[in-house]
Amino acid sequence: MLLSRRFSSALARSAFLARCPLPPRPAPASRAPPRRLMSSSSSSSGWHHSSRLPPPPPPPPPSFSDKDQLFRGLEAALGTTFSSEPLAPPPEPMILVVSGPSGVGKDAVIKRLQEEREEIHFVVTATSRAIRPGEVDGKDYHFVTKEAFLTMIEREELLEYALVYGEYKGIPKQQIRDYMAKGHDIVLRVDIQGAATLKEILGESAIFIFLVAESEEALVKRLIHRKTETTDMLLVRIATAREEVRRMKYFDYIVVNAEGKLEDAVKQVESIIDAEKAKVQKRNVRI
Ligand SMILES: Nc1ncnc2c1ncn2[C@@H]1O[C@H](COP(=O)(O)OP(=O)(O)OP(=O)(O)O)[C@@H](O)[C@H]1O
Ligand SMILES: Nc1nc2c(ncn2[C@@H]2O[C@H](COP(=O)(O)O)[C@@H](O)[C@H]2O)c(=O)[nH]1
Repeated sequence: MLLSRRFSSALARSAFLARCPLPPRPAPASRAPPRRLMSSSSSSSGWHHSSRLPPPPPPPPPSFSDKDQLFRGLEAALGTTFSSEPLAPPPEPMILVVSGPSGVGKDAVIKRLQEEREEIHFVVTATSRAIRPGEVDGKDYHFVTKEAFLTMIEREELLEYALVYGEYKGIPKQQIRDYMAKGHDIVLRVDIQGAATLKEILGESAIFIFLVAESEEALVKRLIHRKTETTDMLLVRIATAREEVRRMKYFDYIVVNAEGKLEDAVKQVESIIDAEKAKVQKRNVRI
């Protein structure tokens, strides 16, 4: 039974080949003369060739029509057409948590990242803090009253929230769901305590990046240069930063945002995203 099936499929194949012959094989290269081996007495290590023969020339590349014919011939021989559907599954949307001390450049890195990668959605968090000159409501934060923020907490609308330097900050859940449903990758920007809370909630399903300056000195200069803090507030942020850098080890990645090297930091974050997208064991996000 098995034999007769093999025979009939071989018959079918030969019938096909008669109708649609495969392109002729290139003529074999002229046979190389047998290689002579050195005697062991003439060589300390043994098996060496006495003369180095040049490798046979590669077969000439088939012409376009040959390739096309070969392709169709292979399809017919296999009895199926070759699909042009992508072989790799489409990448799942991911959540990236960018954290680090105040003034390290989280906002600056994320802004450049968004310019480079349109598919990334930066989640605009809600805050009870007063708007600063130059900030835009709905772009930098959703600026809300303390009462409105407390209502959001009560209604469980926030994935994470915290009191940061005396003001409420929190991540609206719905924004993440809406954008992930549209296939966007998500970037969350939080302080270190926020990253710790998110690690508890999201676990291994998100990627945690700790952004750090090249030195404490550089970080302090950057904060001073931004001119957004009073001296008292600067002292609080610097003292907090000293504690925060100790938490670096709990993150998945550390990215150094060195003075004048913003582009390098952005590129590194992009490489992390690309590597994570190429992982076989994907992070499965459920919020
Ligand atoms: N690589 C860099 N080199 C020089 N200046 C930088 C670099 N990255 C960011 N900055 C500047 O440092 C200052 C702080 O950056 P940014 O506001 O993005 O920090 P942040 O981490 O978001 O701070 P916060 O947590 O307080 O919101 C800004 O003036 C920004 O333009
Ligand atoms: N835990 C959270 N931290 C947040 C959130 N949104 C922003 N932040 C962080 O707050 C500090 C201070 O910000 P600033 O704008 O007042 O200077 C900074 O580190 C932000 O990353 C949040 O939703 N949760």
